[in-house]
Amino acid sequence: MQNDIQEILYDERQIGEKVKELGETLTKDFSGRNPLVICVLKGAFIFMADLVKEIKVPLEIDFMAVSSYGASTKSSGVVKIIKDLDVSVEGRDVLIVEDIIDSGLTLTYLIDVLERRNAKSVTVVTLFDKPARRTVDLQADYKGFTLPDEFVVGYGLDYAEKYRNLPYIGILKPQVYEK
Ligand SMILES: O=P(O)(O)OC[C@H]1O[C@H](OP(=O)(O)OP(=O)(O)O)[C@H](O)[C@@H]1O
Ligand code: HPA
Ligand SMILES: [Mg+2]
Repeated sequence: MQNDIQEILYDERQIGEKVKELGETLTKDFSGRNPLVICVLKGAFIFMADLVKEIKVPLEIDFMAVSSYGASTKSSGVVKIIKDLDVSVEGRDVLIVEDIIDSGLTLTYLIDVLERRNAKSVTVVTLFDKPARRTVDLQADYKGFTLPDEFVVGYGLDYAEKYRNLPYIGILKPQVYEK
């Protein structure tokens, strides 16, 4: 698995420090509120688990699974809801937890869905951002690291469902997908 990685961009320690920092900021900004924290599965599962431990306000969590990449390094352009939320977002301060914003299509779609369901507010935190790939005008409210225009894996992110369990984020060797 490690042999398929061209370069490690951020290691476990660097990610851990960033997650802590984001948690501290969110703790301040959400004080006095009771956010519904939504994990965008599958990619955000590790970030979500680490981040909520650092947000020291009462909160609730829920999960939504969406997919648009499948076994490709490019978005299909069609965002599918695989699993919907269990609870209503009506009147709630929602915090969406994403692993990466690439084209921006997934989040544009999700924000629209949650606003149409009458969330009181929708805030986005992403650990990784790849602004060079954006096809729609979208920015996260909070972000961890800005990445170069490369396909990355690890810390929850996959290629064809593999590499999610790597503890770091790294560039996948193009030979792996250019077959
Ligand atoms: O900004 P975008 O171009 O839409 O890309 C970002 C989205 O793509 C990935 O999900 P994917 O569809 O691969 O599903 P997964 O989380 O199950 O891997 C990633 O986890 C984000 O949710
Ligand atoms: N890696 C893994 N999944 C992704 C990426 C990426 O670079 N961009 C969007 N989904
Ligand atoms: Mg994926």
